[in-house]
Amino acid sequence: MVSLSTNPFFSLTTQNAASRSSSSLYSRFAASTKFNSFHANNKDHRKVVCACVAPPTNFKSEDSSALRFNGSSKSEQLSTLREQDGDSDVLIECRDVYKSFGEKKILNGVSFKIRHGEAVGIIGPSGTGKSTVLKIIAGLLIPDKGEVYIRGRKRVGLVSDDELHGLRIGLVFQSAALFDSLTVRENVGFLLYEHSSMPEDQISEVVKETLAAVGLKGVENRLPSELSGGMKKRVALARSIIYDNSKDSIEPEVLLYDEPTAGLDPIASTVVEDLIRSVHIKGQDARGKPGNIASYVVVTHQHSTIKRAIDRLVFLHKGKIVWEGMTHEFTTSTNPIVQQFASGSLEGPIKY
Ligand SMILES: Nc1ncnc2c1ncn2[C@@H]1O[C@H](COP(=O)(O)OP(=O)(O)OP(=O)(O)O)[C@@H](O)[C@H]1O
Repeated sequence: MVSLSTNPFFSLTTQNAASRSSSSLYSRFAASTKFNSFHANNKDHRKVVCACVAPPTNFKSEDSSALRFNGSSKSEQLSTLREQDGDSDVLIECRDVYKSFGEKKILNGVSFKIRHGEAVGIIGPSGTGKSTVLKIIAGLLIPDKGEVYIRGRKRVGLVSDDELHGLRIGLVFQSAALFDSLTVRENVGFLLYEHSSMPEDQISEVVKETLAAVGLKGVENRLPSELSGGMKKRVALARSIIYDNSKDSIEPEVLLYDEPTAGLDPIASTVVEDLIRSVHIKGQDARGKPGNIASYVVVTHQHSTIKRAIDRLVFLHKGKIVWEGMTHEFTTSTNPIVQQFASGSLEGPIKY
């Protein structure tokens, strides 16, 4: 389970944000959160390609240090381009990744690839490290051992987008904490208010359309505290998929979703699952525009989400990938771990 809360994707130009008027959302938000200290540490105002916004609450020091890592020198972040035959479409690769928290070994040699155009699910028992994998991919956590390659370049920490081979990665966290002091409109439109030249009335319109796409109407002026848990989740999702047609530099290319449908009713789950599909480059987004997300990764326990929103699955168990297959193979697999998980049986190799 992730410790951070839902965030907007934030391909962040601190310079842009800082150069806005003092009444900007950024200023209002930063003034009241730990986010401020993060920016204070980023005096070079470099643009972050692979970034996730830490929420104003439960922002843990470990995550904070990972974000601060972004301020380190470029040479520390990227190493030599690794050539690999037949892997030209690989956007993200985890290679033999290890991660422990104190004495607790969580990841124990995780290796897998995400290719361009893929819709990948990470599944596995609770506490097995799925969210940890997402955070490592996003650069919020640094592996103890092993490597993460982004478009063939080894990454340590976050990637700056002045690197040609960078990849904009958005992360939608499991729990839907929004910026409490901002309205739904401001939360969803955060990126556009801060980074685009779109006039306010147009942003409002886009926010409205995007909210309608996740099944929410008439909530623009509400504060997050006035919404149900499921509504907050959908607002957070809207925030992660909103974009400015005239400027694609703020859009993510890969989206990572951590349990996007947990706690939603079945119909709301379907809305979210279809939305996740629709922003994929193969389809059309909920506003009828061509999808712009090259690939996405979903951590989920929900069967409906696996069936509806995912093409390929990787199964994480005891810190390793123990099975990979297409979604339709999940229920017919002869792997006893997968069989037990798919059936929910108490008998089998997975013990609680
Ligand atoms: N920052 C952290 N500090 C200490 N322990 C952590 C931290 N983050 C995760 N863990 C621990 O690592 C283990 C894996 O957590 P993680 O959230 O990645 O699991 P998960 O597979 O996503 O679980 P779930 O399916 O329940 O959401 C858990 O035991 C968790 O308590």
